[in-house]
Amino acid sequence: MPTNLRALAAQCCYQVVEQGRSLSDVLPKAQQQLADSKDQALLQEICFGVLRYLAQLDAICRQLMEKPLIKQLRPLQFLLYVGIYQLHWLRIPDHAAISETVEAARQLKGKSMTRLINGVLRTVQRRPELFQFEQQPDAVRYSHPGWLIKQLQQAYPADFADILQANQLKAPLWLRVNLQQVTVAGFTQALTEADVEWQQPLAELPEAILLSKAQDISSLPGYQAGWFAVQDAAAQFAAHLLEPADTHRILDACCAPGGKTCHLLERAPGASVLALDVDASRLERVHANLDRLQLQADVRAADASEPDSWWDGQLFDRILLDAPCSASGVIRRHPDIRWLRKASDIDALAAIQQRMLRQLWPLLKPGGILLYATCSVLPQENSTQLTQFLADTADAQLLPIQGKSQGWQILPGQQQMDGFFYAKVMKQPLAEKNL
Ligand SMILES: C[S@@+](CC[C@H](N)C(=O)[O-])C[C@H]1O[C@@H](n2cnc3c(N)ncnc32)[C@H](O)[C@@H]1O
Repeated sequence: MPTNLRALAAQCCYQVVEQGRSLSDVLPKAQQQLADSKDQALLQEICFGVLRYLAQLDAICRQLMEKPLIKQLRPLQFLLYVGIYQLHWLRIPDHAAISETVEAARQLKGKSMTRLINGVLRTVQRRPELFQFEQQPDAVRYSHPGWLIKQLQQAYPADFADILQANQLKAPLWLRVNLQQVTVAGFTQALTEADVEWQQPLAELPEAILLSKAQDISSLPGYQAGWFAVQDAAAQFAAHLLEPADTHRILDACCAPGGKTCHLLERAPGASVLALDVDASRLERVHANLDRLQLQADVRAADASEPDSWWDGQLFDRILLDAPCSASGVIRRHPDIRWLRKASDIDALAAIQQRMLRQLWPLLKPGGILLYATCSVLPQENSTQLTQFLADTADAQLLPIQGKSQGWQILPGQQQMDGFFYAKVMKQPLAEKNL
């Protein structure tokens, strides 16, 4: 791997787009090669930016080059995107952006391409009109794949452009106060004393604190003592909607990295929580979060859709099914998602989600609540799932959330939150069922 920051950025983006690897997999490895934390942050900023504006960067290159670079030189194509992104979107002096990018080409074994790269970047510098995208096809204008734009347009004819634009913005930093360790007033006072600007914008989520600026969270007051966790406000609704109590036996069927497991325990520390995830490697983070926040759960690697392999036969009062999904509601946090997902993935995910709902339903006590959650904005993963499930599950009753009777869809950017979907389903109590 190269050690030049621009070369690393080009490699990371190339690995995401051309090799289908997740940015959260490749970026930390690349960051480890940079000693300075400012460089690590800049690398992230460039990778996020290139993946956000990929279709626009590509459209510019198409105008300036006769044809894209051949397969062996593809990382250099991404280096061009890195260079153009810096020139237009970052406050790095043009001469530095260009010379660093040309130097990066040498590291990527593209010495013969340095003239071309230099030429393209200097042309971009002189032609600001290249960044006018309003008249371009939607896939370029919004920098999302066509299939996703089409699905969003069908689902949200009036709002789809707002959703696509919200996906292009940087996500804010939300914290969740751990009420087992500190009060909201105590934590926010400590933030103020540390000169950290904060807001508490959602009356229904008093422990959700929005910071005005991105921060190194490990340097915030009370990090080691477990006073808070990072969690988007949309995700913080889960532990409220599920109404956990100390007496409850709760199943968190897809728990990793443990954000909602911890929040459930913060709200009901006496509850007995079984937290499953099929990916054993992701459970390390669940344990780490529970330890830091000083909480306890029974954490196990298991396939939630196959209860025969892990269930002890005792019914649960509450089930959280935070299902694997397209993550189309959190594109602003993970700009690579739009390029990694394919239209065909949605059918496969929907089948898994439906199977999980049906397999877990018998494990719920009569009178108990199952909360179905996804960080998706696609109806196929959300309202359609519920409609199918309710159609042939006689003892399932959908409870309204925030006045919505068909599940609650939060759109990205709404009240500064991620896109999320919740449906709260109650199993009819036995007495009513027998009437
Ligand atoms: C949306 S994430 C869960 C986020 C988590 N609830 C939180 O708040 O931190 C979905 C999780 O489902 C897990 N998963 C996927 N298929 C599963 C299955 N069949 N059984 C259990 N977990 C599964 C994935 O490994 C992933 O960690």
